[in-house]
Amino acid sequence: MTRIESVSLRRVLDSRGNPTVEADVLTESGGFGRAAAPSGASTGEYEAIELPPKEAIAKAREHAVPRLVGSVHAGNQRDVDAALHAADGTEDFSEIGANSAVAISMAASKAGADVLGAPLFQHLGGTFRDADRTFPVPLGNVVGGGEHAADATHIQEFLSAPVGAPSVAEAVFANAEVHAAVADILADRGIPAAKGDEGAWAPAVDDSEAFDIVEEATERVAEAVGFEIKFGLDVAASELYDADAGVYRYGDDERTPDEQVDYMAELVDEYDLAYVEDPLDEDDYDGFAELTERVGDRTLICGDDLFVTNVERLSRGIDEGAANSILIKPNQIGTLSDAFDAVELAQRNGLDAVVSHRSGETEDTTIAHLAVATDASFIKTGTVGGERTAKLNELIRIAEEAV
Ligand SMILES: O=C(O)[C@@H](CO)OP(=O)(O)O
Ligand SMILES: [Mg+2]
Repeated sequence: MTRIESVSLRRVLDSRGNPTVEADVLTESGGFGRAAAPSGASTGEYEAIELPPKEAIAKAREHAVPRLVGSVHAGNQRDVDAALHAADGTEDFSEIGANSAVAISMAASKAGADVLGAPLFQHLGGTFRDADRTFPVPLGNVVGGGEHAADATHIQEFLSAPVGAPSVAEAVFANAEVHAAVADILADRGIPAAKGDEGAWAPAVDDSEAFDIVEEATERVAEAVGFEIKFGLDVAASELYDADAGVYRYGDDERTPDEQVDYMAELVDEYDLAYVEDPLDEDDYDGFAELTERVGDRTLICGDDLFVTNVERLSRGIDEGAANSILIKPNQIGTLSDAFDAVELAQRNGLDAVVSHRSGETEDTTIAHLAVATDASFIKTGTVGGERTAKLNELIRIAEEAV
């Protein structure tokens, strides 16, 4: 019933104004799914390969579409994703492009859900998934720089984490209030700020001042809403690391890898950080392990560029104790099945899963469903801006089972 009848691919715009791949999957029984690939700016070296959209579409039409149409059932995600792998034939989707692969994979999942008449989170997570009982806490990017904004902070993202929120809706609104409080504090201090790629404020301040501002903003909003709001970071340290010199560069300041571990551990204690993503370079499993050993009992040390949603890199990380959580980005690995495998391996080994957007996004809401389906602890998907609120508002609907 869910056999795929057609797959259409086109270029659409992402939030940075770049073209990206969108896929429509139609089943023989009339089920329909549409999804679009996001795109990173601070991409990990070991991510699956994103091809220029025109090329990705041409290659997918040539190799993947004929394998899917008339033979694979959209409701069977493993078969869809196996066909994509077979069509590509490489380890990193460099033949058809991870952007084509992930768009088709996600669109097929939606077509499968549509045939069942089930919400996507339930199709992906199983019928016993109860979106009301536990929900992923949204990490809201409120101040940032790095690769997402020029002349702003060195640390890429300062993330509001409303860990005490009683509902997903209240968590989403709290993050928006923190975003607004940051604007007020910046205005009070006479600091102008544009927004970065993900909608976070991107003021030209030192990282130390950004800590001060975000701490004040989260405390202010926590007091007003009456529940705990912590904050966290995506350091995106691979972008700061100068491998030739063997140092992390924060503008004119530099830190050796040992000093970087100390600095991160100090920040965790000074600001009671809930979450630290990519505190070290993507090749530094040892540094990750040392930091996790030191502070992993009181914060999440999350591997993004370190793991790139890849079970092989994650297995090594688990063996070496390199982190206690993994960032899950379907386009880093190319299919939903691969992303699920990474979540399962992580959770079986006691690591938390954190589902994430990319800095270049579309209105696609798949990751909101993925986060609920996998029982992820957190979802990182911005705070404001249409491509971010698309996911946040979908989370609110999911919690109400109004999808
Ligand atoms: O580093 C990250 O976690 C992401 C999303 O915030 O950024 P990008 O998509 O640019 O890799
Ligand atoms: Mg990251």
